[in-house]
Amino acid sequence: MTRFDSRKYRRGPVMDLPERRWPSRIVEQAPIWASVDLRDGNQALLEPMGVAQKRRLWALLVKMGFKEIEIGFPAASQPDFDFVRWLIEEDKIPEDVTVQVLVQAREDLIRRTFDALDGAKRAIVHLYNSTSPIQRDWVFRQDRTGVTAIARQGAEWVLREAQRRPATRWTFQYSPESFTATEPDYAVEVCEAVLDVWKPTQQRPCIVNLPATVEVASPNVFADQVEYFATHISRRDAIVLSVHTHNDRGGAAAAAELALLAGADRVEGTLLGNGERTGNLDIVTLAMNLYSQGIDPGLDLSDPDEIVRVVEECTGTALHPRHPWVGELVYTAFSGSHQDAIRKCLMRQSNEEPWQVAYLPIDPRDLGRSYQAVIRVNSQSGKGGVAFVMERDFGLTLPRWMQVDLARLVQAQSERRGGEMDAASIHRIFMEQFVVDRTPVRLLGYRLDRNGHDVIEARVAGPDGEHRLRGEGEGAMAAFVDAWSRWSGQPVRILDYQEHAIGEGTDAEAIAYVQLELGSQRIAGAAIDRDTVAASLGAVLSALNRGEARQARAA
Ligand SMILES: CC(=O)SCCNC(=O)CCNC(=O)[C@H](O)C(C)(C)COP(=O)(O)OP(=O)(O)OC[C@H]1O[C@@H](n2cnc3c(N)ncnc32)[C@H](O)[C@@H]1OP(=O)(O)O
Ligand SMILES: CC(C)C(=O)C(=O)O
Ligand SMILES: [Mg+2]
Repeated sequence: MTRFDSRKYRRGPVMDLPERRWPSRIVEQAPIWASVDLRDGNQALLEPMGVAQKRRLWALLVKMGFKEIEIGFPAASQPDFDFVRWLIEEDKIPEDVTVQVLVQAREDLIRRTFDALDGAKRAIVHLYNSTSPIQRDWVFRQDRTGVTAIARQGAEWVLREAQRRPATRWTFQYSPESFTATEPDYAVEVCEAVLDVWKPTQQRPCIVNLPATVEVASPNVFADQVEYFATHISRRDAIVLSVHTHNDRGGAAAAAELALLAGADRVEGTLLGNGERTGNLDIVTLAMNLYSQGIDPGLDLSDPDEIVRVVEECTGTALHPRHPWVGELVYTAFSGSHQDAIRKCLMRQSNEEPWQVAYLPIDPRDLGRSYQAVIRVNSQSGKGGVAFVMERDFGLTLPRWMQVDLARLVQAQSERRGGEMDAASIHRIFMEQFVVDRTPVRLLGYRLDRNGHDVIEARVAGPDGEHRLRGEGEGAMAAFVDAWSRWSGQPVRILDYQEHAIGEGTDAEAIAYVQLELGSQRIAGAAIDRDTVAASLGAVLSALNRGEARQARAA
């Protein structure tokens, strides 16, 4: 075998489940969410959280609406133990929140875990031991019967300690760790042994949590494993079926989603997916997946920037800008065709209708993002993006032909500079190229006689001094173009003209855009003025000046 050689590996588990039902189901409601940030997330950190960071993350989780929160492995470390004591002694656990703690099936650890929970009103004690063949053979050096005995014994210790503290409302949870690599019939068998000890009822259910401790197959296989379990475990109505996925193959969210179809009621995960190796299921992703399908996730995700900030600070891990739903760039389009489609869809999207905008699966404003970030312009962008920026940031609705001209100029500059063109730079190009009243010819004033047929007398300043022009036509612009043609001896034709107010109110300025045919060339210009006629004449003059300049360059 060479160094990079796939023959070193074997296929992961496959399931033969011809009666599977999950593929034809749909998710209709949010699961019970359980955060394991303060335990699984914490145990993955180079530097585990201190009490101050745990308090900060705890406050965020409560604020977001989590009702079940795994707060640590109190028998494993003093900070974990102290954090549990702080929550209980300082009465920090809201009435509708239940804390959860993890422990191995070891008597001393279980005793210490219950010591940590002393005085709690409610708590979930989460017992686990690994069950896969590798772990049975190499970690525990036990066969199936031996590992079942470890689990049963652990369950008995948990029950005994709980019975010693009847004032607390206990919920028991069991995880056959490495479930995805465990034979499905044995996973059922070991859980049955634990449930035989705990004797859950519909009124007092236990949680059975099926972990993809390591993700070893595609999400459909996990769904099969969960459906197999759900349909083979006895007392199904006395258990809350939970899943806990990891992201080794990048499928944690997909696996959890399919597991919901397969019968899971509850999902464990972390905010933004912090966790062992490639991380745990990202609850934000899964919850937003539901939200985007019109399902209330039951968690407050309306301020993702706060979630990102707190998680980054507590875990010391920066979020990727393309992280699903909440990354900095996930609602930003740079490419021309995307920008064009977004702009067109946003123009017709109303608040009353379901959201339907190409390339934007949700309205970014739901997450506190503005449309500011939606379209950003670089050399990959086209006229749609440029037009969007001009409209959004400067209230200028450019006609299509002017979008084309401006986009070409913006792209050329972006290619020269490399990188993004911000809104101010785009606006500067527009003003410099199309609007600024520049030499050689400027409009000094005009007089318009509008008795049916328009007659204009205009004063213009050229390089060789002041000139008086006279012309006539239907409308001020036509009259001015006529005056110019007579004066310069060059035929000019108006191809298109548009104008609109910039902003609102009586003192709002107007912008006029015009496209002219000057000899064999088409040339655009624009002008801004409080007076709409002056704006339109200015736009014509601006176009003419551009045309002259272009002709001079060509000569
Ligand atoms: C998939 C998961 O996330 S599981 C959670 C994992 N999280 C953690 O481990 C974080 C906290 N853990 C710790 O700090 C430590 O492991 C402690 C303090 C709990 C225990 O430390 P130590 O006693 O030094 O033991 P260590 O973890 O090395 O123990 C391994 C022993 O426990 C046994 N063991 C491991 N897991 C379990 C379990 N769930 N139930 C029963 N026995 C177990 C192993 O077989 C091994 O036994 P051996 O000593 O007879 O070979
Ligand atoms: C303890 C268990 C649930 C776990 O974290 C895992 O298997 O990944
Ligand atoms: Mg885990």
